[in-house]
Amino acid sequence: MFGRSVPLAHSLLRNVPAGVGLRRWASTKTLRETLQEVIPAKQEQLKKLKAEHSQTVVGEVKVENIIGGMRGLKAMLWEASVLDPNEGIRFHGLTIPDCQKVLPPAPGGKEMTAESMFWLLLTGRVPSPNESSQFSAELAEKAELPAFMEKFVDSLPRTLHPMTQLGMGVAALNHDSQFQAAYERGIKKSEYWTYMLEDCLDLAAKLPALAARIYRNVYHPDNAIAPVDKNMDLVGNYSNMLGFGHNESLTEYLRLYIALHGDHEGGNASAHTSHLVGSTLSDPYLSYSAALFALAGPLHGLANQEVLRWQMAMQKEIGENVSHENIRDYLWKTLRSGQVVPGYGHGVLRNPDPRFIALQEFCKARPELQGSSMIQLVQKTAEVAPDVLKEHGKNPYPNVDATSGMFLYAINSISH
Ligand SMILES: CC(=O)SCCNC(=O)CCNC(=O)[C@H](O)C(C)(C)COP(=O)(O)OP(=O)(O)OC[C@H]1O[C@@H](n2cnc3c(N)ncnc32)[C@H](O)[C@@H]1OP(=O)(O)O
Ligand SMILES: O=C([O-])CC(=O)C(=O)O
Repeated sequence: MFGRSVPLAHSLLRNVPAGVGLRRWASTKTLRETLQEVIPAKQEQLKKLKAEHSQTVVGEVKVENIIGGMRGLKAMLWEASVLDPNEGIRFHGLTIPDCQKVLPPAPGGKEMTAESMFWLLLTGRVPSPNESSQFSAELAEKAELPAFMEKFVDSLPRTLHPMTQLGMGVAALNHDSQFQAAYERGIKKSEYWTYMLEDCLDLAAKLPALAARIYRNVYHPDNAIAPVDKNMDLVGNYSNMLGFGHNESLTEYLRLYIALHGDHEGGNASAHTSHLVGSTLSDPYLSYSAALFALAGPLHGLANQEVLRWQMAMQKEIGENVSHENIRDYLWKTLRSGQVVPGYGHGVLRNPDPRFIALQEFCKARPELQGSSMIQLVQKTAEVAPDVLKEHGKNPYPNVDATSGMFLYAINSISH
């Protein structure tokens, strides 16, 4: 993991973005129009920060920071989210429960949509339900993959890890990068962001079709993929294209899952990578693809697959009726063999991850999921692991990956 970021503009200028936490019910602006309002003020804020504070010292560098790959240093500017070691993530000042209250859900749903979180992260403002649904409609218009992409994805071997396929697919989408084309034509620096934004929107719009196609090719190669429904939100379409139709539990879970993974401050490996690559003016497809490859490591995003493998191996060894004592023994066996316990510990967090808590609460509120032996195993493991890890001298708390992938596994078993 890398150094962490600091919301410098907030802490030094004490300027909280206007409108955070307020849902302006009547507003009907597009995302572009909202950003056109927000960006000039941000540019001014940055100018002021440079002019007034360029020489301000924000910390000291110790040898442990250097050995730790910048860990613990306040070393980058980040606006959209702040990660407090004890409290966890806030998105423009809002906790996950705050976001669940104020960010608009999809029609008929309760969970915030991925689109409304995306809007909040980009603008610092809570979209109105109207803005959010207009935004969903705009993304649905751009959601189809170009024909060359379908051919390309279908040509990849089923045995290639889906995450590798996703990174390759995202990078290949840069074939149609508006930023790259505009840069070659020659544009002013002040116009970069408009083309970058178009690429970001196009990428976000196409991710469901791309990820669903990879999933289909790897796991259900004989199934047809549902076409994009222009009246659905991003995740509604994703769930449908994955082959789960309108499975309410899965769709709502994925809405929450994707929204609460929207940002985790700037120092984690994937966010840091995308910004590093983007700083060379590589277009958003290339930057995001690089981020995916950072995320693909077992200490980062792949940990949720590792959790699944580890919990399944535990169940295979111990059987279905697992006691707390059995889990304790299995944890010690893992630790004594020199391996990490996947889903536990974190580069920054020193308390249970609020994303873990939100996903667990989602499961607990759904009786149909409580029958799953895998979901029960995750819950029981979380009751035992912290004490064992503490005794072993490790950071003992569950992170989001301790539960996120297990639910997907459980719902897949229930639905198929
Ligand atoms: C979305 C996400 O990416 S969340 C993270 C997902 N990753 C995992 O769940 C994998 C398991 N966890 C880990 O490996 C670690 O906790 C990490 C990679 C997340 C953070 O690691 P660090 O920043 O080194 O954390 P920390 O400073 O608390 O670690 C101190 C020591 O405890 C070890 N440790 C931390 N967590 C664990 C764990 N779950 N099991 C065993 N050992 C652990 C570290 O490897 C490190 O060992 P070292 O001193 O020999 O290098
Ligand atoms: O923040 C981190 O170091 C890792 C993480 O939880 C994430 O990126 O979601």
